Amino acid sequence: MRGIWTTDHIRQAEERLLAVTPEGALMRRAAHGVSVHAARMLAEHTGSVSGRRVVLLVGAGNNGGDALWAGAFLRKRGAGVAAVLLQPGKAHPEGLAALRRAGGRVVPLADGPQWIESADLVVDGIVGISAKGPLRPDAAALVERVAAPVLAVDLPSGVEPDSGAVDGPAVRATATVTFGAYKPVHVLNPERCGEVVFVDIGLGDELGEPDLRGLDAADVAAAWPMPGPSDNKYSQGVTGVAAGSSAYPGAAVLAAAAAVRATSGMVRYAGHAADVVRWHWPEVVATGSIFDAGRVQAWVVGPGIGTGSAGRDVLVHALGQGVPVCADADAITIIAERPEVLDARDPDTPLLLTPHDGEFERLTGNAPGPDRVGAVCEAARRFDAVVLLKGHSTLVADPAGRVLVNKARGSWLATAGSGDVLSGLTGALLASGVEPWLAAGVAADVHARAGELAARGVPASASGVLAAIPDAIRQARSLAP
Ligand SMILES: NC(=O)C1=CN([C@@H]2O[C@H](COP(=O)(O)OP(=O)(O)OC[C@H]3O[C@@H](n4cnc5c(N)ncnc54)[C@H](OP(=O)(O)O)[C@@H]3O)[C@@H](O)[C@H]2O)[C@@H](O)CC1
Ligand SMILES: [K+]
Repeated sequence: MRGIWTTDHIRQAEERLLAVTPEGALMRRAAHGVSVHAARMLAEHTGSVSGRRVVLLVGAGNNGGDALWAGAFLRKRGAGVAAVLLQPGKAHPEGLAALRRAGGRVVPLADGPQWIESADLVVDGIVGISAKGPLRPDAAALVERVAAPVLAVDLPSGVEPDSGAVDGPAVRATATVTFGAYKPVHVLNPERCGEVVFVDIGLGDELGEPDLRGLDAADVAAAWPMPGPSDNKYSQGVTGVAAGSSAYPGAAVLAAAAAVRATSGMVRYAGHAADVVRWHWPEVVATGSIFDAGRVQAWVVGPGIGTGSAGRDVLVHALGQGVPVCADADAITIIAERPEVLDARDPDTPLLLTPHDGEFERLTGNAPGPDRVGAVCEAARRFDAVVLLKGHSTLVADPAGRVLVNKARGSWLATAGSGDVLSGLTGALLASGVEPWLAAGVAADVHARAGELAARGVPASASGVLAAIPDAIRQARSLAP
């Protein structure tokens, strides 16, 4: 798993490392990494480094210092480098001296726009992990003029480092070089960061437990259930799906089919869409009511069941079976309206809630807001459940405060029925015995991969996402070392 640390923890780790590192060494290491990637970008975009024009946007702190040192290194490779200082009195003195020694120039703020307009590459050293709020007007006016590729130092300025939130003008980077660790902004706002390039500055041993985690293909491949030589249809876990209705059978078909595609364990369907499900997916054992469905190892409850008393009875029954329950869609609305339904749950029975923003607001009384990580952790504690908050980057929190962030792979999953597919995938993983936090994370990962594979650059439907599940699982397995 990939660790992600908040800026407080990064700062503490940096302080410990600084105490045992020669003065300035850390910044030069970081800046060297920036210059290497800047040279690579110049070569890619223009065919050369020497003779190309690099403009540095330099703020008041060490982030600007990194940019100035990187500019000095780029000068040595023959690039022309001009620095625009946003707060000349506060620019990093050693960095400034290094740039000047290397033959770089400092241009007045008023001339910034014309330099930016003729740049081959812009380096954003406006602000790093001490950032608060959006770009200030001077910086915003300069950033507005940028047409060249932008390399952000540590993070795109103007984007909130710990939440990825954007509340005004902010840099949109082509690539971002991060030092020593991934920070929340890199996974919560990947569109603003562009390609994220990791530069090791030796922080590793100082970092401690990560605040958030991201899954690699290897984690997904290791967690995904695969049949072994002694397995049969029951031993791999039976997934129960209570979804859809006779008027709206689509949710039932999509959720049950996703479970079928996810594992070779058995899938039972219970509900008024039994005939339609059976017709589309003959391998599903379908029955008209959850009350006469056989044993399952996990229930998926909610998509399309309605929010009336019939839906409520279905949810209460599933919660009382002593097996993990993934509650989605209408089940979340039922819980929001009548929290007492959760009394049917044995406290040891894992519960997984998978709201989108609207359902989250219904459930908790508040929209997730800009601090999505804080919001999802609070909900997980309050409901003593694993909560998967859908969004561009999907978050999964458990009551103990562990948080997984699932990297967005475009917006292909913003389509009707896509959530039903995710709940079916999640249910199948729960049924096979994967712990709920990880089950939700790996299901979201494969769901996102399937969305990307189904779309291949053009909009995809939920049925397309469903069809791409086997290839998505293959992809994760093939990328695992
Ligand atoms: N520590 C280390 O060893 C290493 C650190 N490294 C680097 O240092 C960076 C952190 O540097 P840092 O702490 O000096 O602050 P930094 O982010 O440059 O901000 C400076 C000042 O900007 C201001 N400001 C705030 N918000 C703003 C906004 N929205 N728009 C505009 N300005 C804004 C605010 O000052 P104010 O104007 O409010 O007084 C703030 O104090 C880190 O990201 C990495 O790049 C690497 O070299 C590796 C070694
Ligand atoms: K920056």
